[in-house]
Amino acid sequence: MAVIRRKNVKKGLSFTLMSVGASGLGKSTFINALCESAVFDKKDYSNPEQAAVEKTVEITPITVDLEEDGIKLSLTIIDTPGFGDNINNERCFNDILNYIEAQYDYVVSEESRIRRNPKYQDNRVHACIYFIPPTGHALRELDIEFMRRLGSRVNVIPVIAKADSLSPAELVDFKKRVMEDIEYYKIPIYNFPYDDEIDDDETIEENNELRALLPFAVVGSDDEVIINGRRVRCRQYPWGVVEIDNVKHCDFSKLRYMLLSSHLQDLKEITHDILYEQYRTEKLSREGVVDLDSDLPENRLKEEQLRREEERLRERELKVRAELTARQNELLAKEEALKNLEAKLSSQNNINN
Ligand SMILES: Nc1nc2c(ncn2[C@@H]2O[C@H](COP(=O)(O)OP(=O)(O)OP(=O)(O)O)[C@@H](O)[C@H]2O)c(=O)[nH]1
Repeated sequence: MAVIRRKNVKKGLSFTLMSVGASGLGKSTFINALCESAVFDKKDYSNPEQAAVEKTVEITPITVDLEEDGIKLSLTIIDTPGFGDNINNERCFNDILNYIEAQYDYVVSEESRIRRNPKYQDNRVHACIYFIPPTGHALRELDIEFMRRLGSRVNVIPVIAKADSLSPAELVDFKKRVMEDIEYYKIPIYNFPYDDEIDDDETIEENNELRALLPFAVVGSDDEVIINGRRVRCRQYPWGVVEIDNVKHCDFSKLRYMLLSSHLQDLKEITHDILYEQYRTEKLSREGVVDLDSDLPENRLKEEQLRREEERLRERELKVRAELTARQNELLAKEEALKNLEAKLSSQNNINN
């Protein structure tokens, strides 16, 4: 994970976040809590007809200026239409994917221009919060399909929506089952990657801690109350209050911090270095463009040969090490047997004398 670079601090940072999930799961409420302001108006669900009309129906980017730890951040939020009400969600899914790919297309075409457009703006989506309904069972087919297809284009961060609907024990079980499904169906999510050899211990520990929280359990609210003189965003129930920033109540504050501060740069780098590069390669090869440097068949062959040679050497090393250990153990056993024999002989000599 990269630390926010100094040179970017003065200029301020930009980050683009998308929220995806079924209708009514609290996506707009989550965004309002993330930005600590009413980015999206509170919808009126009291009238069923009105509720149907007021749903988010199109992909709408909104930019909000924030300040995190003294650093200016221009956060673009992309709220997507809630799905799940439709019998066929294919169109809604294609709209979301087309939006993500259109931003990549724009960068591909800008990179190939001789004269750069001074007004060029990079609108690539750096992270996508995927809202999982709090069913308490396992992932639904729809969630598996959506996350799997989105994951090859964007950093997908799965969250359990409306986590206050589950008891602590149910939440632990549900998180476990969701992660089992993610692993089983090989869903490519952002799982806080690190490199043992490059990253320091602190980064590795932090990433492991965040990985253990996946999928993040979030609670959202537009309401604030004063608790012990502090203004707190929370959900109030007859039996108590769920504070959305309280780590004992949900993972919202940890998710917010990683998104807007600690992992912001890493998410941007993965978007540019891996996801965009992959898209660009696929697009250019579809269009019949050949990369003269790295994509030549003989280069790929050499790389493959080197990889196999390395693997062969690694296997050989492991084998030699295993043989050495076995011989050492044999030697130790023989020494032990010799010692026992000597002890026996000397005690027999003592008796004879
Ligand atoms: N219990 C509970 N309710 C929530 C939570 N977050 C939001 N809600 C409520 O759920 C309802 C829907 O929230 P929205 O934020 O409008 O949901 P949405 O996903 O943006 O909905 P669409 O625009 O239809 O896609 C509102 O009444 C919210 O107050 C939560 O964490 N827990």
